[in-house]
Amino acid sequence: MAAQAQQETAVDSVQDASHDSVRDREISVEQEHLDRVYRRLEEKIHEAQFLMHDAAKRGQVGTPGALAERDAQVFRAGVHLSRLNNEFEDFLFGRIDLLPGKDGKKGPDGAYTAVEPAEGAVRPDNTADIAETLHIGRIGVLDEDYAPLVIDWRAPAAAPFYRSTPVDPGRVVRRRVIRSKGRRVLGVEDDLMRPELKAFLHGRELPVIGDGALMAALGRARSHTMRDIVASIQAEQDLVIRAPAASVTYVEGGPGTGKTAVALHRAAYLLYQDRRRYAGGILIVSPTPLLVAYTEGVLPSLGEEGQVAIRAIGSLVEGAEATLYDSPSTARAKGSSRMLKVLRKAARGALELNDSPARLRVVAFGRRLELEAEELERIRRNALGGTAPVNLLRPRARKLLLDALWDKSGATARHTDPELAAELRSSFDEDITSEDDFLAFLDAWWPELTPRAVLRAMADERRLGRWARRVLNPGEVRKVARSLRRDGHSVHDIAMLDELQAILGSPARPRKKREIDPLDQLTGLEELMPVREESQRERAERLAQERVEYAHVIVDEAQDLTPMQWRMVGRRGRHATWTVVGDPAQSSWSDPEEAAEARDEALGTRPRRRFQLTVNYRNPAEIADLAAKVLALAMPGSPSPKAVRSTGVEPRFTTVRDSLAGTVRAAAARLLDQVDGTVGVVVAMRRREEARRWLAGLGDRVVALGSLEAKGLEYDATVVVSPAEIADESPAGLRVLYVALTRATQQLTIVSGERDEPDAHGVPDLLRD
Ligand SMILES: Nc1ncnc2c1ncn2[C@@H]1O[C@H](COP(=O)(O)OP(=O)(O)OP(=O)(O)O)[C@@H](O)[C@H]1O
Repeated sequence: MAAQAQQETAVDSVQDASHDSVRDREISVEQEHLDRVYRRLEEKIHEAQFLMHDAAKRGQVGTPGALAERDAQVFRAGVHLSRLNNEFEDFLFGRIDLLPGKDGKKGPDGAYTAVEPAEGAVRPDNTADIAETLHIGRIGVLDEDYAPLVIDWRAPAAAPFYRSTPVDPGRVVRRRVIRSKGRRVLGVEDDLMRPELKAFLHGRELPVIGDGALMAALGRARSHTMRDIVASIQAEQDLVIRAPAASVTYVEGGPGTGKTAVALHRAAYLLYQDRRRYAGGILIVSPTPLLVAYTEGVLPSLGEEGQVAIRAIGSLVEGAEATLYDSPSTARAKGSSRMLKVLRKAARGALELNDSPARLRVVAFGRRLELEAEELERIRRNALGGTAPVNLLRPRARKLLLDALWDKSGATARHTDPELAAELRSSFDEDITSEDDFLAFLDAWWPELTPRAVLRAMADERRLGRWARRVLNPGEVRKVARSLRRDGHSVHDIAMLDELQAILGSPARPRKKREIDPLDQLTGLEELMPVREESQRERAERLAQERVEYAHVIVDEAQDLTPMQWRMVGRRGRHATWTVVGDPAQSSWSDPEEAAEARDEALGTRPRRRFQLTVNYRNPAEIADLAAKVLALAMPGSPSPKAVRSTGVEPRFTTVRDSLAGTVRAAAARLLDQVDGTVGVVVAMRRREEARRWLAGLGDRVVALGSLEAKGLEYDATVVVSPAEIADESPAGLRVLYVALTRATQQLTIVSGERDEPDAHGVPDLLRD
């Protein structure tokens, strides 16, 4: 028996050794290719440097077309250079081995265009020859004969790398993911798209290494920043990423289906596909600054910097930043479309608040003229008629004042000749408007209002009560007014500020210069320097400040936008195409129907293309199954996405022993021991400060989060503290709990609190069948 075991071990190790040598050989094959790519890039860089020198020597000689072409070459070579100098971890990451194509034609990037294999590509004995091998990378590189050495992942020829599946393989026989760092290939992982086939490349059977790239990527430890998924985008995701940008692309999918990842890759794809069109900028709206920080490295890793502004919903208004939270009931009042009516009233009402003089006294044509309070009131009401922006009505109000004074002056009757009368009137107006007293009166009586001033005015409960009569109930008025007395703003205040800006309007001021697309202004490699020196964040900041509207708007976690927030985001994309990604089951907004109405208004009548993502790449089945129980309570009948892997590790249930703090700390410490990456501790919003203290000293792999802050984030392991407390915190509490339960990629511990009713195994009532 022992001898047989020994023999088997020996056979295994021989197989392992031979497997290892195949692996090594395959790695060296890819290494050779990568070396060739780098040699070619170095040549291009030398060429670029030569071109630059030459161009400088010759000055502006040549036809405009030739000069433009030279500049474009220099620019592209420079882009390659600066990207390569950035040392992408895996510049070259993929390869596909293809059967001959049906039509045998090559596309503009040198790759065959046909998706389907040619007749007879597979012989009756299920053998075939590989006709073509394509390497896929973050940017495209051609050899000296213009044959592709690397194809840009966004090029049409790269699509089969993502689209091919064993069910619908097209021409792809083997898909390989290549792992490299700098100039060294570290490993390869293969997926066979046609496992039934014996395929030959240069007369040798195609070897297959590893268990597939997706599983390798999913199993990796998580850090505090998101990674791109460019090497393992799945077919259903690729359809969304490459969907034509006409009108609205609408994507729904459960937790972990890759919505955020897909949205970010789509931004990179759109820029690649039509850079000029998107020179108008792409705005990505994210629910929290935490999610912005988590995702903002993805686009630079895909070779895209600038042009894309990733902003939290609380940072969309220049000069204001959301730092405070509102209670669920206050948030409901502030975010609802009812608030629009209140703001319209407040903007007009705020005009009366200044200490404007009760009467206007001026001297014109040597006579004293006066308008009394009542007349002034009537004029103001008159001027405010309609819905035009309040700040833009000042000239109208001024004109009405002058009309009233003119009537009082009795000068109307003096001249019947219309020309003379007009002349007289104009000198009358001039007389008055040059008077300092009149100007001072106008400033006090019709000041230029700022959104902040109106919001401050709304902090007075009695006043707000007047403006919100029959719109908000007295309880809501009290809460909203009280919340506006705090120092700072909440996300809901930011949307109110933006709405007020639209209601008030800005009097015309000189415009800032438009953003310039570097491709429009090529003069040589020097042009790249300013582009490169500005970081993604700085550029995004600048774009956000300069831009009011964008060419494409991507809304992440769209289910969470309130009606007022939809209005704010809608104003930034009035002429844009849109990508909207979300999951109704994760909505923390109490009235999803009202929000859907506002969303439809923001998106207008543009046609929509809908996509559904169905596979959960984040949670193992053990965690997804537990979360599905809450989904069934939160949204009965709603399908939960299918988990793509299972770890065999069931969620753990713990009840409080000595103290909640001690129990949570112990659970977090235990998980820190068990996983290599991050641990998130999710608590009800009101506990987030104390939870930070519970974890003090455990290191920076662990973070405490309020339930609403956990949106979109993920950790290797999570501790969810008191499901009932999270669920009871707001009308959308069960959906918020569903979000909390779906953040972990490996392990989940549930700690029951006072409000939970755990059974003998510690499973709280909300998580039982
Ligand atoms: N094709 C893929 N290859 C590798 N990893 C993937 C793939 N698709 C998604 N993932 C990973 O799955 C995780 C979840 O992705 P993402 O955060 O985009 O999902 P989501 O749908 O936005 O989730 P949620 O709705 O919970 O915020 C991420 O770690 C992402 O990198």
